[in-house]
Amino acid sequence: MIDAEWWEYDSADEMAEAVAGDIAYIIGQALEARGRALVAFPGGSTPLPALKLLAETKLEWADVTILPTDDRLVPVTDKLSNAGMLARLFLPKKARVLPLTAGESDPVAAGRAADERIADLDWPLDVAWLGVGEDGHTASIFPGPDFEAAIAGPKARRAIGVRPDPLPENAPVPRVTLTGPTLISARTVTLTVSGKAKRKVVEQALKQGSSSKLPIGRLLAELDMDIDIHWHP
Ligand SMILES: O=C1O[C@H](COP(=O)(O)O)[C@@H](O)[C@H](O)[C@H]1O
Repeated sequence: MIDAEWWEYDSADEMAEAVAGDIAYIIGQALEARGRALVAFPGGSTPLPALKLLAETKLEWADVTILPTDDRLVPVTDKLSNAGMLARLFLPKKARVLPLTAGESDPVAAGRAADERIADLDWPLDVAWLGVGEDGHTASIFPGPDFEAAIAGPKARRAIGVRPDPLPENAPVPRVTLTGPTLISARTVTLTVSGKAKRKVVEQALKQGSSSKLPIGRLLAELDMDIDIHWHP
C-alpha cells in the first residue's frame, strides 16, 4: 500500500503557507540541479491561496515552465480556465505558463493538439501538484467513459481530451488532462485536499488501492513513491 503522510491544518491559510513553502522548495531544488523547472499545478478553488503565496515567492521564475494539470475547454479569459488563473498569477513573475487548450471545442482534437504542443518539454515534471473532487476525480481524470484512456492510456501520450459523463455541475465542459502515467512519473507528487467529504473519498481510495474505481485511488496506487497529502477541514 502506498505510504501517504497526512499533513493537517486548522485553516486554508495555514495549509496555503505550508504548501507554497514545499512547492517553492521543490522548484528551488530543480533550478539548482538543472537550471530549470517543469511543474504542473491544479485548478479549481482549493489551491488558489497557496498559488497566490507561491507567486509572491522569490524564485528565478523565468526558468520555470508551468502547466495546468488539466483544463476546461473554455477561453483563457473565462473564470473556469485553469490556465487563465495560472497566467494571471505567474506571467507577471516572468514564468512560462503553457495552456493545454487553444480554443478548441472538440476534446479529442484538443487533447491531440495539447499532446503535440507539450511533447518537447523537458520531462519528467519536477512536481505534479494534484487536487481531488468529491467524485474522486483528479486533474481531469474522471470516472466514466474516458477513465481508462486518461488513467492508463498509451504511455507515449502526455495529454488527452475527455468528456466527463456526467459533466461536473460546477464546470460542465469537456476538458484536456495530463494522463495518469505523465502525472505519476513526476519527481514529486503532492495532493491538496479541502473538506471532510473529500478526505473521506481519499481515505477510501487509499484503502481500495489498485482495485479502486476512483481516479484518485487508481492514480495513487500506481505511485512509486511516498506522497504528502495536505488537508484542511
Ligand atoms: O475540475 C477540477 O477539479 C479539481 C478539484 O478542484 P476543487 O475546486 O474541488 O479544489 C482540480 O484539482 C482540477 O484541477 C480541476 O480542473
